Amino acid sequence: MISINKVDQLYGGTQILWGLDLEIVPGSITCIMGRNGVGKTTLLKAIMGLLPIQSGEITMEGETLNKQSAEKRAYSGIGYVPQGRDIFPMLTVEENLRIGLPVRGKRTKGTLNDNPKDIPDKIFELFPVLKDMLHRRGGDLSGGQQQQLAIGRALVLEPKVLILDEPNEGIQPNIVKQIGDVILKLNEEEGLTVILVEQKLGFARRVGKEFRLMEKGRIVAADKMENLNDTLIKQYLAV
Ligand SMILES: Nc1ncnc2c1ncn2[C@@H]1O[C@H](COP(=O)(O)OP(=O)(O)OP(=O)(O)O)[C@@H](O)[C@H]1O
Repeated sequence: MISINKVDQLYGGTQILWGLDLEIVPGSITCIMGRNGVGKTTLLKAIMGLLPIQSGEITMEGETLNKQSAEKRAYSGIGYVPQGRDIFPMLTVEENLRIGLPVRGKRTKGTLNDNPKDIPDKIFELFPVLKDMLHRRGGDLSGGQQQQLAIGRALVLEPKVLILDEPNEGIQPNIVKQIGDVILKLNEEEGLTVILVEQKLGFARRVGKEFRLMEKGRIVAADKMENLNDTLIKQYLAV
């Protein structure tokens, strides 16, 4: 599905990712974990094309993404929910959701049952609060509601892969639970592949099927989530 081969990335003169290799299993939920500053967000941005890489290759379904813009990667079926949500605060919930529709129309070429010009009903079934708040400005929503909006906006594209960067940061527990339920539902019912940067161990264990641990810009451990043991936690996650 997504393969990352020997990727190096630098900010100015400082190297952040070091020959990073990562294989994302199709239909899995992979948690990328590691202490602050190990390069998790940088890795996601490199996959999305929001940061240039120095060397190496990123492929999706065998096709190289290296030269593709972030927009083109969205067309290829990668949905991205950045850290800090990044919704448009002055636009309404509906306008925020509509932003993805032109991409959706082009991507799906009329293969969907519903009109590609409409926001899919599925978004409101997953996040009913977005229907209730449709005409409110994004900036007036609570942090948790904004996160649901950011996920809804990424799902409008009907992505094959959904990438989420710490979706639960600063969010109240009942919404964290709902977000986890949505991720599991999309994965189990539609086979959506999910890549998740997650610091909260409990959430990672509940939702993740695979883990990849990072340290100093490299993947240092990779296994099924049930094998994330205390030794690994102590070595790579405990602060
Ligand atoms: N725009 C930037 N310019 C220069 N250095 C940066 C920039 N963004 C991040 N860095 C540095 O790159 C390193 C990796 O940052 P990154 O945000 O990828 O880590 P992270 O594992 O996601 O951390 P966190 O859990 O704190 O979000 C850090 O040392 C950070 O200071």
